[in-house]
Amino acid sequence: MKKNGLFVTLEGPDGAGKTSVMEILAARLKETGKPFIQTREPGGIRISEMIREIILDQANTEMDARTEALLYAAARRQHLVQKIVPALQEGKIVLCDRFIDSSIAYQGAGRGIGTEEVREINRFAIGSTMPDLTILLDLSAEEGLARIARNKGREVNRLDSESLEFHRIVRAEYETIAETEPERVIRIDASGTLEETAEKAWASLKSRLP
Ligand SMILES: Nc1ncnc2c1ncn2[C@@H]1O[C@H](COP(=O)(O)OP(=O)(O)O)[C@@H](O)[C@H]1O
Ligand SMILES: Cc1cn([C@H]2C[C@H](O)[C@@H](COP(=O)(O)OP(=O)(O)O)O2)c(=O)[nH]c1=O
Repeated sequence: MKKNGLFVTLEGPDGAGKTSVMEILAARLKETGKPFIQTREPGGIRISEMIREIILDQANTEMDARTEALLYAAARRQHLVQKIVPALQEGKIVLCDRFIDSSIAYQGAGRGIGTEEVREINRFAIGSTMPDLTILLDLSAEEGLARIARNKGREVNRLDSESLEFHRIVRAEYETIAETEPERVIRIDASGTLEETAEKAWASLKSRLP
């Protein structure tokens, strides 16, 4: 599939600051006048937002780990086909909060399904459309969960409620991904202020802009 745009994803543990950094990156991009869209996973479009409701609902305690992985992959497929690919074909920059690496880290490692198996089902879902740049906001599981706890207004979902150990495994897998794919994945220390983190994220995005 031919694409002209730039596909950028933000990754990292819960509470690392992805949503906050994304807003700052979007404001900076707006100043450049380059066309871009902002989106998120799971969700981004109607069908995928419906799947999101099912996955993250605190009431769905009986959900099997592979069912969860397949639902994330299904939501990703629809989002990709309906929103990401058309934007890339129009030459736009796509800023996406989470993508395939979240599934590798949370379902593959965190849930213990196995990273290769989760990669397989995601290959089926996304084909060859991998991000051009992934900004990994690196933060300890403890600090990420503490930030979420401090933010009382934020809804706590089924994955936020997982144990500290689960979130430690997720973070470690993100580190492995960053080490394995240094060209695509830029790791940023997210333990400083939001402004500091956003500045580093902007520097890596700016260097890749068309
Ligand atoms: N660098 C930072 N230092 C302290 N708190 C932060 C920082 N970045 C974000 N926050 C706060 O932490 C919480 C989680 O941030 P958010 O952007 O929603 O993270 P994510 O999307 O990665 O879960 C929010 O309350 C946000 O205001
Ligand atoms: C996209 C994706 C998200 N997730 C999880 C991570 C988050 O806990 C949750 C998404 O909820 P969200 O509210 O978007 O979390 P955050 O603000 O921390 O990004 O879904 C997976 O487990 N696998 C995936 O493939």
